[in-house]
Amino acid sequence: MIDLSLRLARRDFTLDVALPLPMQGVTALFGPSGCGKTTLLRALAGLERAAGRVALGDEVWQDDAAGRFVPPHQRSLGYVIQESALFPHLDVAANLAYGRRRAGADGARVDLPALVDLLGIGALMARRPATLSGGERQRVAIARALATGPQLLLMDEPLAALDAPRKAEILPYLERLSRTLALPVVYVTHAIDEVARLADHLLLLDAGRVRAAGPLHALLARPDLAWAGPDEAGVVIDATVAAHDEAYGLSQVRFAGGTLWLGRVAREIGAPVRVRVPARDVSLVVERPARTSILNVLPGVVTDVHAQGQTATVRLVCGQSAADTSAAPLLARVTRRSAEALQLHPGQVLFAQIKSVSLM
Ligand SMILES: Nc1ncnc2c1ncn2[C@@H]1O[C@H](COP(=O)(O)OP(=O)(O)OP(=O)(O)O)[C@@H](O)[C@H]1O
Repeated sequence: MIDLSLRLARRDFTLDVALPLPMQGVTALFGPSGCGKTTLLRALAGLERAAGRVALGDEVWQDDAAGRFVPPHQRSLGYVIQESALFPHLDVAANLAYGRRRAGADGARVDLPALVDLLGIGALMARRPATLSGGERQRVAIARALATGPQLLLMDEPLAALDAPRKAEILPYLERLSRTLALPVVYVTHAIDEVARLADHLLLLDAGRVRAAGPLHALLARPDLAWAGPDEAGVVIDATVAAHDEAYGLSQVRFAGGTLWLGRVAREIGAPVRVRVPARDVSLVVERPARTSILNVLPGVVTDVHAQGQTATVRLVCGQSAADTSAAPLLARVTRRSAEALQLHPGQVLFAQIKSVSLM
């Protein structure tokens, strides 16, 4: 457990956060601009002097009550920012070697060739940073941060400076990284697609305070958290590939709530996949539609209706039957008028028509 209790007051802003963060997986720090994400990350690293306590398991980095404050360079952490600085006069190999040397004994633990392989930078070893693309540079920066053998990896919008194609190129590496390495990652981002793809846990900040925190799936399925903007609400679902339909270029995936069709995915039957269902692409019907162009229609039971302004976000659980308790949640975004016309209420049985499902 990462034990965090930090308070920092600025003129118009106060960071006040106290909660445990998990020691495994990727925790995404999410929230509107200026809510304190970078400040929290820097305070965690000791780069910003907040009051309170920071402990990584048994290792106490800050404890004001005991007069303890470990300076940032003595904390075993990697820190990757938007445009990480590499040594321009050193090639990639020498940049990595520097990271490793800096770590001393910790660095000796690191399997550098495995790291190079994981980030796909083997072919870049003799290149100078100025000759690398933005995405390649970030991959090297991540490798260098990890070459120090850190116990915690902090990433502050590592993809924000990249255009969409570069971002798409680097995301699979980050995904592999988070699945392969056994170290906790705290990842600041504005982008819901990065959250949906990479995160295991979510910490939602609002004006310096924790608005919500918990496992990704549960938090994304909360209808009251319209935090990501109305178009960004939606759940992510862990599923496995169940079938391919080559003739129509489709794949079917199975999850706790049933099955879904989506565009052909290049994965074998049985492979685990994470898919995203945006709330705006889910509509609700009271009776099972007899003839519809929508491929995915799932029965579900309403658990929550959260109206705000002219829209309502509806949480429902889908299963093969209404009594199926292992069922998975979905969010649907409908107009408030429709919510009233259909008299949506908890316990109601209906059907979700899902217009789009995308592979993460
Ligand atoms: N060095 C600083 N001096 C004074 N105020 C600062 C400083 N850095 C940030 N702030 C203020 O502290 C608050 C939190 O800023 P912070 O950068 O942590 O937010 P953020 O959530 O990371 O924002 P963004 O998503 O825009 O990067 C903001 O009100 C910001 O204006």
